[in-house]
Amino acid sequence: MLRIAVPNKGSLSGPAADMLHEAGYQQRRESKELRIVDPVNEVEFFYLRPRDIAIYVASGQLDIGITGRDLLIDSGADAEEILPLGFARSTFRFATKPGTVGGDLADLKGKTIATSYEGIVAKYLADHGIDASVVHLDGAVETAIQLGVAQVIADVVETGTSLRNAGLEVVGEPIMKSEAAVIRRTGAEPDDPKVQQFLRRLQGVLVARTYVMMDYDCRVEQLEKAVALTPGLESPTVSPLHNEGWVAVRAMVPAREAQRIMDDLYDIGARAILTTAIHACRL
Ligand SMILES: Nc1ncnc2c1ncn2[C@@H]1O[C@H](COP(=O)(O)OP(=O)(O)OP(=O)(O)O)[C@@H](O)[C@H]1O
Ligand SMILES: O=P(O)(O)OC[C@H]1O[C@H](OP(=O)(O)OP(=O)(O)O)[C@H](O)[C@@H]1O
Ligand SMILES: [Mg+2]
Repeated sequence: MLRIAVPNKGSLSGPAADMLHEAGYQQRRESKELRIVDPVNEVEFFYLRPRDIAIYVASGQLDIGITGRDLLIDSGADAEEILPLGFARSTFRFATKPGTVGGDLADLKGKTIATSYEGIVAKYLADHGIDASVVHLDGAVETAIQLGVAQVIADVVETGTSLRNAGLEVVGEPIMKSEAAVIRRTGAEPDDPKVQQFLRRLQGVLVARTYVMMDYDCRVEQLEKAVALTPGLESPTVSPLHNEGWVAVRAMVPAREAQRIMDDLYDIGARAILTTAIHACRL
């Protein structure tokens, strides 16, 4: 049975459970459940604190886990990312009150930096030869500056609303970009068929979320131009129509570009252009 760590709380837990559900896995019915077994798919899910997941996976007791890239790196655990999942996207940045430091990261020298991600910050400072002190706080670190606990913070930034509300501005370039990812122990058996099947299912969800199926009819003379607009993942399916001189074309296209592609196809004479959602797939 495959043993998988899933976030039990916070920004990662809802989207992770949704993705697993879409991939056909049973998920817990109520938030107090810490472990469930999905007997049909032969998977055991452990609902753990996102911050602890890399540590469990690195210990070898659990085969894989879903956590944030920033949490994985912060933990320093012996685990590696094997599939980025596209949700909980954020950047990790330094921020402070305007005027506290110049735009240069060297100005952090001698400052006190509050963060919940001590591992990332300490490594960054060491790598850049900056001598500063780090104060660990559990969360809501934006307030640390107002209350005088630190002059600088290092925290997760998504929309920037929390920083703006606290009257803070970012300093320097992002320390890192993060998103949710599947992780496994460094050096774990790379071809474990159960893990490979799990990854294929999640990849199927990612593709179903980002692509749509497009169908249209066009004249044979327009086919080459039309196919250039809809190359598909490998090659589009082209079928003859009963009316001579016309063909039907079917190809996957990126959902974000679907409307533009439909306009372009129409302009070159394609008609009966339809898009339909993909519910699941294996590529
Ligand atoms: N506002 C946000 N937007 C996108 N990702 C976020 C946001 N806040 C946290 N994350 C991501 O969520 C993960 C942290 O999850 P964690 O559950 O520890 O904290 P949280 O989501 O802030 O929840 P809480 O602080 O309520 O416990 C990290 O990977 C982080 O990058
Ligand atoms: O840029 P934004 O869109 O505002 O998002 C970033 C904020 O979201 C998270 O906070 P959360 O609400 O999880 O509280 P926390 O600080 O206690 O973790 C994170 O720690 C930032 O504070
Ligand atoms: Mg938080």
